[in-house]
Amino acid sequence: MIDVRQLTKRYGGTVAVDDLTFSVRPGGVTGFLGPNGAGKSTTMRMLLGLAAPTSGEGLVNGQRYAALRDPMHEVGALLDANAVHGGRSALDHLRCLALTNRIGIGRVTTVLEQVGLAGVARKRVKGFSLGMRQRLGIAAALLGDPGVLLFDEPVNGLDPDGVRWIRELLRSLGAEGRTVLVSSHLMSEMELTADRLVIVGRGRLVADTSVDELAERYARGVLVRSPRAAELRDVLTSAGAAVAVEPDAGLSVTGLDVARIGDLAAAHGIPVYEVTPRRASLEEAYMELTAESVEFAAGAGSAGARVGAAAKDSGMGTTEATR
Ligand SMILES: Nc1ncnc2c1ncn2[C@@H]1O[C@H](COP(=O)(O)OP(=O)(O)OP(=O)(O)O)[C@@H](O)[C@H]1O
Repeated sequence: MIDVRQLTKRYGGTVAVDDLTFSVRPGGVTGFLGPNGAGKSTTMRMLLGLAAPTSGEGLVNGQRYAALRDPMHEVGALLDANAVHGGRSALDHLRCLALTNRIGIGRVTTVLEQVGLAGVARKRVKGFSLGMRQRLGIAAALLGDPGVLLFDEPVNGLDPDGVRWIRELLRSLGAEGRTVLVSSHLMSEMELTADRLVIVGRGRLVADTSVDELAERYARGVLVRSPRAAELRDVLTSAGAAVAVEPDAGLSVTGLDVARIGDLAAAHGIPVYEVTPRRASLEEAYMELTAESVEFAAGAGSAGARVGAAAKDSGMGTTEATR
């Protein structure tokens, strides 16, 4: 369980995290989503005792990180895959962590196998690709078999195989009942990985929701096709719907759900070839939700330009992913 309570972090004049409150429960994957500079890494660093909050607190299993008796047994994290001594082998790196954290040495072999590095365990890390380093960082996070896991942008820079591997691993860790928080600035990635979303913009909470609720909230009516479209349009309009005729003669219906549309068509003996609820893409929902912070930031100088550019990046990412 992760509890972030009224957490604030200032760096001089910059408010990196601004009165942020949310909880992450065990089971499933929670995406921690926001444009670059939104405060995700800073929040994670505070949860891990690597940065001191200006005010508020971040708790893991009800305690501040510094108060955890055996931190690696409670929380594992991947923040920076390159933060490993290049001269050491993967095996030595993990053994060293195990020895200094009261973790049975047998776990080293287990996690090396789990992340697919058993075959290169004795190779020096400086020869590792980014993907291999990410795997090693994940092995270190899993070493103490913790119930809480934090991953900061784990798919950044990975090839499609690596991205898929991490996605599946995160989902399986969540399915085992662990608390998994994974940050990203790409909704397209979180859409495939997370069940819940905590969305932040400029350090503030923008949304704390399930993926399904978000899709529901941004539903865009129902597409209906019928060979007697004009008749059906009149029926639906009389029942209180707003109906727009699309260029291909489909009806775009809002104000009635799929069941009611089907019932009305049946009651009037009108054949229907298609009734499809339309969801806005989650990327659209995300862009809408973060638009305020981006717009607000756009006039505010260099920080704003950064946030705006990040939002644009994430849109491009989705376009690629949905093609
Ligand atoms: N050590 C620091 N000193 C000064 N400013 C910092 C420091 N760490 C973060 N910041 C600032 O705090 C804000 C939030 O940064 P943070 O890295 O937490 O965002 P993020 O959402 O993780 O972004 P990204 O996706 O780029 O990693 C940014 O404006 C950043 O420049």
